[in-house]
Amino acid sequence: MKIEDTLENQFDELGNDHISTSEDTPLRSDAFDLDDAEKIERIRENVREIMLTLGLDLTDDSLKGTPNRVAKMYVNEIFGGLNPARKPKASTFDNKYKYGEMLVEKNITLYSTCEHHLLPIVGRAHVAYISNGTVVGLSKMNRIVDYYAKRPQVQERLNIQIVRELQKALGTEDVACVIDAKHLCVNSRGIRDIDSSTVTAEYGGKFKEELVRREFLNYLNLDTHF
Ligand SMILES: Nc1nc2c(ncn2[C@@H]2O[C@H](COP(=O)(O)OP(=O)(O)OP(=O)(O)O)[C@@H](O)[C@H]2O)c(=O)[nH]1
Ligand SMILES: [Zn+2]
Repeated sequence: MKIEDTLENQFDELGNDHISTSEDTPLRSDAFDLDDAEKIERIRENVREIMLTLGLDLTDDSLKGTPNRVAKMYVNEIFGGLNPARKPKASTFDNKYKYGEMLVEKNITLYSTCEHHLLPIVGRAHVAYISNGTVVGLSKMNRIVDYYAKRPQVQERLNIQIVRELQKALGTEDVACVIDAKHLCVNSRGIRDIDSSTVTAEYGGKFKEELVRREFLNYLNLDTHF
């Protein structure tokens, strides 16, 4: 049985065909059989097919490069985070200065792609941790957000993947992440609610305690503009 069939059956049983229950991005076991150049070539042909089906004239000067442009953008940019080879190295250091309070990296710019419509998700991630002896370079938090954002995503899973990765790098459960993001699939089509945004949160370890969580949330101004 093909792996897609197995996944589909699971979803059917749950009566939910578009929310995966796993915190891992649903990838097939042959996901990396093709290298990036082969993927670009194949996607280019598929995008070309979509455009032709829509009746577009691909000899037009402005359109003729689009299939290749989209294919390169998918593989190297907006879905680049599917490839574990692109995962950022989270350089960690000993906490020599014994800083024992919360560290918050807030207003991290987030661009992702909704996996249901392949439309952009645009927002901010706010990440916090309390060191238990290891500290991570500040920019690595932004890089980890960016890496997991560069996948087809649902916001809930993205939020969890960011926290799990930082917990691993820092060797502590005490990590939290809040994301506030606009989904263009809600804002620009469908219900077309331009003002709504989606807030998700994942609190690990000490962040499950009310006072710690409140301190973190007090540092944030969720009315950030994006
Ligand atoms: N939980 C969750 N849902 C999302 C996310 N991004 C998009 N969605 C929702 O996924 C759902 C897909 O539902 P469908 O009914 O299959 O799609 P649709 O017919 O295009 O639905 P409408 O958007 O209501 O027009 C929509 O309700 C989206 O708003 C996300 O990150 N998390
Ligand atoms: Zn969507």
